[in-house]
Formats: sequence, structure tokens, C-alpha cells
Amino acid sequence: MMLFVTGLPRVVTHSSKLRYVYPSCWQLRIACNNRRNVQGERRYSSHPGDVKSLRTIINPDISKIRNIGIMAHIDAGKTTTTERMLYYAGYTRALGDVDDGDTVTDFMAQERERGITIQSAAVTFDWKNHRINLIDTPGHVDFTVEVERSLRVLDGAVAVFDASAGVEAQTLTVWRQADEHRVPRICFLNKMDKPGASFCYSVDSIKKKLKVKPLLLQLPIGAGRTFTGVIDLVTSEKVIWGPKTSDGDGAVFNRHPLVTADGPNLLKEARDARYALIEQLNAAIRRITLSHAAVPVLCGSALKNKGVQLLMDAISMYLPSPNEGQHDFKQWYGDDLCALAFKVLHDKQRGPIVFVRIYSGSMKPQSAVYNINKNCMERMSRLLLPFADQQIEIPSLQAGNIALLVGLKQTATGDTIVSSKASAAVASQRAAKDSGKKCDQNREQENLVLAGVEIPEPVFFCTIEPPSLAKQADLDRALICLQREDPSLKVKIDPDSGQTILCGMGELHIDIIHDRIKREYKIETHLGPLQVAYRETISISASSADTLDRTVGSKRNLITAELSVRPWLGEGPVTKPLIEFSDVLQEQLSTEILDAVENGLNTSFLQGPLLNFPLQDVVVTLESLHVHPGTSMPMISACVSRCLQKALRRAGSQVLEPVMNLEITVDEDHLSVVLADLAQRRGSVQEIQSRQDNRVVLACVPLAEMMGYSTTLRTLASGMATFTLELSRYEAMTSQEQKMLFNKMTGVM
Ligand SMILES: Nc1nc2c(ncn2[C@@H]2O[C@H](COP(=O)(O)OP(=O)(O)OP(=O)(O)O)[C@@H](O)[C@H]2O)c(=O)[nH]1
Repeated sequence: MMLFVTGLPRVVTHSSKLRYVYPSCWQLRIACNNRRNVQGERRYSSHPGDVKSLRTIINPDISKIRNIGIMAHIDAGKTTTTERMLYYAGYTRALGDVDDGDTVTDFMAQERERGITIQSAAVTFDWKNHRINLIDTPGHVDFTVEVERSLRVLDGAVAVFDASAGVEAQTLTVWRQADEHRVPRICFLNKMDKPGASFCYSVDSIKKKLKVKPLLLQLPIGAGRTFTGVIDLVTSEKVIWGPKTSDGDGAVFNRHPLVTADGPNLLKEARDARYALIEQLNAAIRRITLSHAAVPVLCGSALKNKGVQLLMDAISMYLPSPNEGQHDFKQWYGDDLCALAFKVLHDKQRGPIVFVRIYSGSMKPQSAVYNINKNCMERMSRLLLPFADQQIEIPSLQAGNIALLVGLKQTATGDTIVSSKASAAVASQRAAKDSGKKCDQNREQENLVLAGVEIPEPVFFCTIEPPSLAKQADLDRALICLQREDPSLKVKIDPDSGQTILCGMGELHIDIIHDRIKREYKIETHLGPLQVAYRETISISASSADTLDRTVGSKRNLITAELSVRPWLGEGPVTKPLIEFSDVLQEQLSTEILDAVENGLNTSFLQGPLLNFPLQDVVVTLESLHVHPGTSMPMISACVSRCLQKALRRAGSQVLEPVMNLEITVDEDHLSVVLADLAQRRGSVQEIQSRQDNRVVLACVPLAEMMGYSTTLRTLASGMATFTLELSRYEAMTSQEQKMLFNKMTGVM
């Protein structure tokens, strides 16, 4: 029997060595974030930077880097798994626990209190000669944009499953997102210790629901309470954790070779042959994983400290390094810097902190960089490596890594950063040469900008008010910072009341923003009632004409406009007006006038004629436009805007409401009461599936009926049910429902 000991906290002896490597200016420094102190002491084995030599921290071989996302359905155990990895890699002295609120990656106060992950935290650690940059992503559907944003900069991902549930609703969503970004994956069937955990059921659901070929690298030994370890099918070894070591942390475990040879020569021969075989096998598994032909499946229990080390091994062995991805722009930039800002966090002391993935070249602090999207030079003051809410200051960082930049004032999530405008110009010439044709300047610019994240339209909104008028400016500033961090948060001003409106992805999203304004910006705001973001559209074609004749001072403004509208029948939804001009008009009218027309139509589109909700799926054709010389452009915009409203009123306007896909997991005993409640919410049940001892209800239900559903469901099912909600589509309301909504909104009972 061999005894393996991994990940014991490392002995700290290196601080003097660090000074030796960079004697004059660079010392490894930990930059602490204030929030860390809110929840008490963090138990690191040492300062994370102290355990490694600075050279290995800043210069890992690119083939040894793994930029890995960890993704799953809510509560599958991503944070717990990440915590275990940090522990076994030697970065923490004790095991953080989500339920105790002392994890490293969930560092926002709300995350610890609620036990959920909201912001993706990037964590860097080394494991068996590999640098692992791990991004923990949120599982709650309100924060899907966070997941999407992270996926763009990843080379591979670990999908964590609750082994008692298999593939769940959000797993499917993130899996599809990972498919779009062609991210190779490994599956980790977590919670094998849980009653009801089933390896077979989970593997089956991976096959059926994710439509992929599972490549079983392990088999569990036992399940539920009897789960003790795994059989490593690659090495044919049993890997057993326990019986409990003195501290029960799972750092010590045993491997039992299945075959023993008699005699040292035979033993050596057998061992060599086995190694050769395993090498080939590993290479094959890796190839299959990278080509998306199959997905390796491992299992374990993060909470009970079983299986995580083997998962870390699998990440190093089977997931790709940064230089294995195909990115055109890498050849255009050569050794010049090209990086993508994938996240911005606002720090009270240091201002915006920008997370970037470096694709080519390298970065240095105290240097200027060029932001292609904003067309501006920016100065970076400090360069940091992320360790959740702690960061290590470093003198340079190479391609393939994830870094934190301090000092950038303009850069927002999704921007592309290069070394200079000249370097962007050279790259754009290479890009043009590559595509074999001369591109115009805009096209070249588009080529150089790395693809942006599509932000879904918010479905909820509410007014937000500061405690006094004097605090409005502070609130505006706080909202600007929060929006820079979170592009899925939208802020608008109501044109009629002048009130500030918050638009978000869900109840939880808005609740968290409200809470953050209070905690981080110390402003006690008042939120108005949460309202559903309805939309309006038209059902028939119509046309209208309008004349605006207004003399301002000595100037006469005279416009006559004629336009028609018709429903858009193509693929939707289209939330901007689709504008058509006749060829004659296009030739007659100046660009300035055409722009004024577009502005007027765009403004009018934001407020439909029925209940002032934005419009979708409408084609507008400008039939004629006569403008008296000297007429101002805003008057032209005002005239076409009014004319459009007239046409819309004649075109059978309709209110559309967001309809959600709802998935409820509930035990048999509470199924009927949950279904009865759903019927009262205008819900339509599509399917009821069995998942182990539970039932999974798949339904569609209008968002308006789902306010406060989590509290209701908790009461109805005595805490035995969970649900996820995701926007499915916008659907026309019946005239009866529309009337009720109209009465509600206008205060008529
Ligand atoms: N029985 C069991 N429970 C686990 C295991 N791993 C995590 N949990 C528990 O599952 C719950 C959710 O764990 P997290 O690690 O926060 O899950 P998550 O996927 O990060 O959750 P979100 O960030 O909210 O999406 C917590 O109560 C954990 O203690 C496991 O292996 N076995």
C-alpha cells in the first residue's frame, strides 16, 4: 500500500529569496481589500505570494497555464470545490465553508450572507507544476451575464453537478454558452456523499440532456453515506479517502494498486509498460476532450474532501493551455500586447480595477496602453495577480495570463487593450492582408476589437430615490460605478417624472444592487415597487401624416411628414425601429436631416402609445418629408416622432409581456399544491419529469405572476422545493389581461 500526501500547507521560508530576485524595486506585496476584514480573519497558510518564488509567479510556461472556468447550476458546489482546490494547492490553512460564510472566492458581503456567488472571482494557484487561473462563476440565472463574460476568456471549464440531481436547468444554459464559445470541459459529479446521489443517473442525464459522450475516468466506491472514494480507471487504482485523519481534511488518502508483481525486475518492467500506456491514454483523453468528441467525467464530494485533488490533476492533464486556442488576432499582434477586459470592479480606495486576459505580448505597471473601443490612451499604475479579494503586485505578466490592472479610468467590460495606436494600426494592416481585401477603417477596427458579450434586455425595473435631493449626485456616481462593473444593470431617467429607474435581470439582481448602494456607497435609497418590463408592438399596418409649424424667435420651422408602419414578421425580437426610406428621399435629404429623422423615430420607439413601454418588431417607412429652409434639426425629430405615435395608435397596438421558463424541483408530497398554485398564476405546465425521488415541473409562466415566488414556494412546499426562472419570450396579452394591466397602471380599479 502506498501513501500519498498532497497539498499540505507549505512551509514559509521564501521572503528573503524574493528580495534577492528583485533586489532594488520589486518586493512581493499583498494588496489587501478592505472587505476582507468585514467578515473576520482569513486563514492563509501564509501570504499567498510568500509560498512561491516570484519568478514562478510571473513567468509560468504558457503550456502550463490553465485558464479554467468553474460553472454549474446554483448550489452544485462550485465555491466549495474551489475552496478545496485552494486548500490542497496550499493557499489556505483551513477549509472555508459556504455555510459558515468564510470562503475565499465569495468575498462580497452579500455573497457570504446569502451563500451564493454573484460576481466571478478570479483565483490563481499552482498545482503540480501548472498555473491554474480559476474563475468561479455564479449559478443564479439573474447573473448569467457574469458567466458569459467569463466564458469568453477561458480556455477550458469544469462543469460541477449535484450528483443527486444530474443535469439541472442552469447547467443546460451554461453548457450551451460554453458550446458557443467552444470551451472544452470536464464534468465533476459532486455531492456523491449526499443521500440520493447516483453516478449512473447523473451520467445518463449528461448523455441525454447535454447530448455529449461521457468519458468515464472514474467509478465511485459507494454512494451517499457509504461513499469513500473512487476507482481511477486510467491507473486502475482505488483511491480511498479516510478513515478520518485527525483534522478530517482529506489531505491524506490511500491508493491500492490492483496488481502486484513478484520480484523487482518484473515490477520495474510492469511499471514502465504501464507508464507508457498511461501516457498514450492520457494523450488520447486530452485529444478527445479538446476536439469536443467526448467529455471526461469524474466524481467526488467537495464538502467531504473527496476527489478534488484528482479533479485538479485532470484539469492540468486534459484541459487546454492558452496557446492551444485558435485566435486570429494573435497572429495579427505577434509579440505586441493584445488583451481583453472581461470584468471591472470598483474599489473605494484604488478606483476601478480591470480584470484582463492577455492574449499576446506582455504587460508592465506604470505603462500606457491603448483602448481600441474607447479610442484613447490610458495609464496603468499597478499590475496585480488576483487571489479572490487579495492581489499580489507584480512587475510584468505574459500572454496567457489573467491580470488585474489599476489606474485605467475609461476601460469598461468588453474593451480591447493594446500597447499603442500604432500597434493597432499595424495589426489592422495584417488583418486586412489576411482577409485579402482592403477594409474600410471601421471594418478594420471591428476586426481588432474582440467580440463583445451580448447583454440581455432587463425584465424588471423600479424607481430608486435618494434620501434627500442633496444625495442625488452621490447616487448618480454610485450607479455609474455599478454599471461599469455590471453591464446587465441599466439606469434610465423617466422622461415624465425625472425619476431614476433601475432596470435589472431579476428580483435578486435589483435587491443586491440596492444592498450594495447601502453598504458600499453608504446611501440609504428607497426603491419603488418592482415592475415588469412590458413591451408594445403593432398588429396591422397603418400610416399617418403630420405638420409642425412653429416660429421660434424670427425663425420659422415648418415640416410635413408622412410615414407608415407595419409589423416586422422576420426573426425577432427587434427592439429598435427598422427604418426604410424611399430611394428618392435618400437622395433628396441631407445626412443631417436623415440623422434627425432617425433620432426622432428612435426616441418615439422608447415609449409606446398604450402604456409608454418600449416598442419591438415595427418597420417604419418614411413616405415623404418636406422641410422649410432654416428649420432646426430638433424640430424635424419632434415632428417625425409625433407622426410615428399617430401611426402606431392606428396600427392596433398591443402590450407584450415577458413569459418565463420555470423549472421547479419538488418532492412528491408537495407536487399537487405547487401545481395548483401554478394554475392560479396563469402558468402552463409543459412536462413533469422524475428525478430520483423528486419531481421536476417544467412550465411557462408570465413574469408578472412570479413576484415574491421564492417566499411562496418555501411556504407551500415546507422548504422542500427549489426553482429557476429564465426569460423565454415576449408574448401578446389578451385584451382582458391588457385591460386589467391598464387599470392597474393608471390606478383605475
Ligand atoms: N453533501 C454535500 N454538500 C455539498 C457538497 N459541496 C457543496 N455542498 C453544499 O451545497 C451548498 C452549495 O455549495 P456552494 O459551494 O456554495 O455551491 P455553488 O455552486 O458555489 O453555489 P452558487 O455560487 O450559489 O451557485 C452548500 O450548502 C454546501 O455546503 C458536497 O460535496 N456534498
